[in-house]
Amino acid sequence: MQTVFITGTDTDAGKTYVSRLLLTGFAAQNIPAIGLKPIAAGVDGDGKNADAKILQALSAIALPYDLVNPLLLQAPVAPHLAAANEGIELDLSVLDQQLAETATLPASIRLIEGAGGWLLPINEQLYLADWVIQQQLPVILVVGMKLGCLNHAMLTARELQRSGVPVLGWVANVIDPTMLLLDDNIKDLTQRLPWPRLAVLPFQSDAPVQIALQLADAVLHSLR
Ligand SMILES: Nc1ncnc2c1ncn2[C@@H]1O[C@H](COP(=O)(O)OP(=O)(O)OP(=O)(O)O)[C@@H](O)[C@H]1O
Ligand SMILES: C[C@H](N)[C@H](N)CCCCCC(=O)O
Ligand SMILES: [Mg+2]
Repeated sequence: MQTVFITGTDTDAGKTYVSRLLLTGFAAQNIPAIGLKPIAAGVDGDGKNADAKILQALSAIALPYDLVNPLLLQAPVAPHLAAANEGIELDLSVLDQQLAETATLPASIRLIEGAGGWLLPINEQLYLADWVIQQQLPVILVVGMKLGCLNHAMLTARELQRSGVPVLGWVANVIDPTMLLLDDNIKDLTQRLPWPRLAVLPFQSDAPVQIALQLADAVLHSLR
C-alpha cells in the first residue's frame, strides 16, 4: 500500500476537492484506494465531519467512521483551540494507531487529508507537519489559486523543503474563478516550485471523470 498526504496552502485550498477527484479517478481504474481525515473540525447535523464522510463514501473499502476520522472536534475552527474548549487532547499517537489499523487493508493507495495548511498546530509544541515528517509520508501540495497564493505557496514550499519530506508534486486548483492573470500565476508557480505540477484543476463544482482520471494518472506516475 502506498500512502500520500494531501496538504494545502490554506484551509479551503481544495484538499478535499482533490482527494475526491483522486478517489474517483482510482476507482475508475479499479485501483482500490481509501481516504482518511485523521483530524477534522466542524460537524454536520449527524455529528460527523463533511470531509470525512466524503472520504469514507469514496473509499473502496467500507470503513467505520471512527477509523476514517479518529479525532473530531465540534467547532469549525483551528482544531487545537476547539480541543482546548472541548476538553479533548489532540494526541498524535492516535494517528499512528490509525496508520497501523489501516496498513493491512486490501487497498493499494491510502490518501490522508490534512486540516488547514502545512503548519496546522496540534498543541503548544507540535504541528501536524511534525507527524508527517516523522512518518516520511509523500506529500501533495494543493495550491488554491487566488490572489495571494504565490506567497502562501512559496512559504509552504520552503517549509516542505526544509523538512526533507518527499514531495510528489503540486496541484493548481482554481478556487477563485475571477482571478486576474490566472495563467500567468500558474506559469509563475510552475517556474518557482521545485516539484512537478500534477494538474491544473479549473473552477467547476462537478469536474468530469476525465479530469479525475488525468489527476489520478499523474499521481500514480509520481509514485513510480
Ligand atoms: N476547483 C474547484 N472548483 C470549484 N469549487 C472548488 C474547487 N476546489 C474547491 N472547491 C470548493 O471550495 C470549497 C473548499 O474546498 P475544500 O473543501 O476541498 O478545501 P479544503 O482544503 O479541503 O479545506 P479544509 O481545510 O476545511 O479541509 C469547497 O466548497 C469546494 O467544493
Ligand atoms: C474548520 C476548517 N474547515 C478546517 N478544517 C480547520 C482550519 C484550521 C486553520 C488553522 C489556522 O491555520 O489558522
Ligand atoms: Mg477538506
